[in-house]
Amino acid sequence: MTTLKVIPKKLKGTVTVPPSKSMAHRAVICASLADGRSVISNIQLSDDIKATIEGMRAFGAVILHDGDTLTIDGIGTGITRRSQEINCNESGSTLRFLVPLATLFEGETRFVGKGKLGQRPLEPYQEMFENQSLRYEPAPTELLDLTIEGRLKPGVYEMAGDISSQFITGMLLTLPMLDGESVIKMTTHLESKGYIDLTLTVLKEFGIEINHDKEYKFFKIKGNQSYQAQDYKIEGDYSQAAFWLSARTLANEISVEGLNDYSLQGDREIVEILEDLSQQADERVIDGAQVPDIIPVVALVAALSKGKTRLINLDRLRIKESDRLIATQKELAALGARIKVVGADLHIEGVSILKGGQEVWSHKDHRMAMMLAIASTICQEPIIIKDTECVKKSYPDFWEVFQNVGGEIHEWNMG
Ligand SMILES: O=C(O)C1=C[C@@H](OP(=O)(O)O)[C@@H](O)[C@H](O)C1
Ligand SMILES: C=C(OP(=O)(O)O)C(=O)O
Repeated sequence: MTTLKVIPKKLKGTVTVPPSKSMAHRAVICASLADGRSVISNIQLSDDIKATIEGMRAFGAVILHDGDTLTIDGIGTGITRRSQEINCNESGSTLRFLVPLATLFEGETRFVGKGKLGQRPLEPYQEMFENQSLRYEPAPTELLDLTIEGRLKPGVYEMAGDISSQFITGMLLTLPMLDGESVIKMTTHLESKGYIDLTLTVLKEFGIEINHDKEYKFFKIKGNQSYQAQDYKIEGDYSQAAFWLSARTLANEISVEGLNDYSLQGDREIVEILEDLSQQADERVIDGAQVPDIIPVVALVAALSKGKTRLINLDRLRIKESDRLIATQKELAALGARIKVVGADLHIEGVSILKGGQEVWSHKDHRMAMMLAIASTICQEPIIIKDTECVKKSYPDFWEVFQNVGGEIHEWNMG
């Protein structure tokens, strides 16, 4: 466990944002399933991306890493690989994308992981496996340990869209490889829709065709499709840019490079949200249903914006790496913000400065750790952040970049 003392400092400089984790997961998977060689550039080996790479290697892809590039010799259609174990670490995306994909292979697949991953929902898959009488065996432990076996059949899949869009992505990646047409029918409205857009664009790049209606109520997926090898450059990550863009809104002189202005990433909404928070208003409402990952840092900016802000529809924040609804409220309140949880919403009343001078906790959640680092820049007194190494999940050099733009951190011995 690493604890850092962070001295309040104004940040100044240019940050080149890391590559999009969401797009990297998808590109690595698509390239690994293709026939032939793909080169994926602008890759950063966060723990989550490492887990997906290891998973696809276990399925038989040959993946070589050199600098920020991966050369991937895909598995293609001759898929016959036998039993494997995949360590998802703490990556929900890896787990939920690779569970249905594993059914394309012979033999059993055991998924293991750490942290809260074993407690995050998987029921939609459990139900699906049970309906098709496939093996689905979770070990009786809090940590993820799930063994599955059997082949999913093409057909009609009824799926909820308000638990996690990652289940829909997992199925969109898998169903094209089955030997018949499938349909996904949504049984609820779709949340985190932007992530489905990312899946559909990356699938298209790799030659996979999916038809859907305008409202994303159903997806029609032809079977017997094959992934085409592709050279693909990962674009900058708006979810990570959100920390630096928020730092700028909080009067740090930060400029951000490496973003695609036309990106389909849902978290591009951070740009509009920050504009909204910079305007004078007595009361504003921001809906978090489509953009759960940026909410902790949005809450920070709201806590320092004049007037009242209600962040609404945050139920799914509870099932991330930590309960981000409670964690955000608790840690920001400790620093001096006026923030409370009301049902699945956060009610925030702006203050002009945070007092700091407190020990706070990342809850072992990378997005909480990074939000607290940015919070320190607006505190009157140093803060102590516990469990800071969790940034490795998505942004391994975050603390280095933080120091490069003037952040001052010291390792802290809790004694
Ligand atoms: O598909 C993806 O890449 C992701 C989907 C989102 O999850 P939900 O769909 O569960 O909200 C998001 O929170 C996660 O960090 C990445
Ligand atoms: C929730 C996240 O990722 P995942 O669901 O892939 O673990 C995240 O990166 O904030």
